[in-house]
Amino acid sequence: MTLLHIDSAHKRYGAITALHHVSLQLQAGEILCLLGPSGSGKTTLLRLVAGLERLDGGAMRLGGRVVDAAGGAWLPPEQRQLGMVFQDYALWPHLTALDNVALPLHRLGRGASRERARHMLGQVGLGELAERHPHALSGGQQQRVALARALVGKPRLLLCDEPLSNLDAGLREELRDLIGEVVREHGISALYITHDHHEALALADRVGVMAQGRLLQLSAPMDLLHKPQTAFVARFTGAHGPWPATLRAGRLHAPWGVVDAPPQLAGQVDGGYALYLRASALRADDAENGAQAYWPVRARVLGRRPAGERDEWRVDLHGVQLRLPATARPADGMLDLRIGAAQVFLFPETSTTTEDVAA
Ligand SMILES: Nc1ncnc2c1ncn2[C@@H]1O[C@H](COP(=O)(O)OP(=O)(O)OP(=O)(O)O)[C@@H](O)[C@H]1O
Repeated sequence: MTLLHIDSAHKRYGAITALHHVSLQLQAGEILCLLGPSGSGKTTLLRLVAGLERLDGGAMRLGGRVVDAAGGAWLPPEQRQLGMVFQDYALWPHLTALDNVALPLHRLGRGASRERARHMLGQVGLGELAERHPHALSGGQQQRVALARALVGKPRLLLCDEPLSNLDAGLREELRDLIGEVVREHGISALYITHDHHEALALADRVGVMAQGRLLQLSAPMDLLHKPQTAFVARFTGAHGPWPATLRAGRLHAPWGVVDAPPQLAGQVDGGYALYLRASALRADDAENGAQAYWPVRARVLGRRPAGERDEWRVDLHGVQLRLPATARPADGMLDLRIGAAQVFLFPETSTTTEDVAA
């Protein structure tokens, strides 16, 4: 069942077009992440769904009801049954955690609202700290209070605007998982904005990649990783490149050699392309590669850098720098690797950055 139906949403701020006819549908119970660089229009789309802005073109329906149609119907935010979590927590400083969470339920009366709020705080792991004021809570704890407050009124849709970006790395993962668990447990849908592809891929049922006010691709996380439709999407979700490549008569020519064109390139016409790959397509030379076609390559080691539990090599592979887990040992400053041909992507030669966005 479709909960949110966005049909050709268009939004301008003076001369700037923040959203170019974006359409998407969010299913009931689904977590949909909008991923994109700064200025790509993510917040604008969220604010439109929230009712904090109005459409200049297109329409939005929530639960089958039109909530915004350019120049027509409009439902104010408080009637949309939404919960919201922002980057800056937005808690009332003079209220305890419990009273912050109970506030949206004031109509139930003090006893009932506080009882529900206490239960919700327990669900986000803050039962013990209910009587504390925000200034006596850490950033992560404050965001848990904000999450409890957003969910306590049983919204049909939770809107999250980069809720983790003020938190440390470890805490981000912990809270990301908590948000996923609590949202799914309550059967709520969520529209979640981030510019961190790891966060989006870990949390979402589907991820929409945005750039320059356009929705470039909306896919399940695995499809986004393995079937990026544009070079921009590949790069923004962590692929490396571009390397020049040519397809000719069933053979793929890359800077490091020639192989039979792998199956995922079937149907692509002969010509010049930009080649991209993920670090997972690169294996140390002695690693098991199965039966797939591969290229042996040599990468020049530029340095080693600490990366949490495991160090990484910084390497140059035919003019592109990338980082690899420091498992293999270099010899004479070179790492012997294999590139799995089944895992490379080809895009039209010109689409190296965001030029493909406007296509
Ligand atoms: N109130 C406003 N007035 C004028 N321009 C705006 C306004 N809000 C957003 N914009 C512009 O609209 C475009 C999209 O902005 P938006 O905040 O939606 O992007 P974003 O992807 O959420 O970026 P970020 O990740 O930095 O928050 C940008 O060019 C921005 O400068």
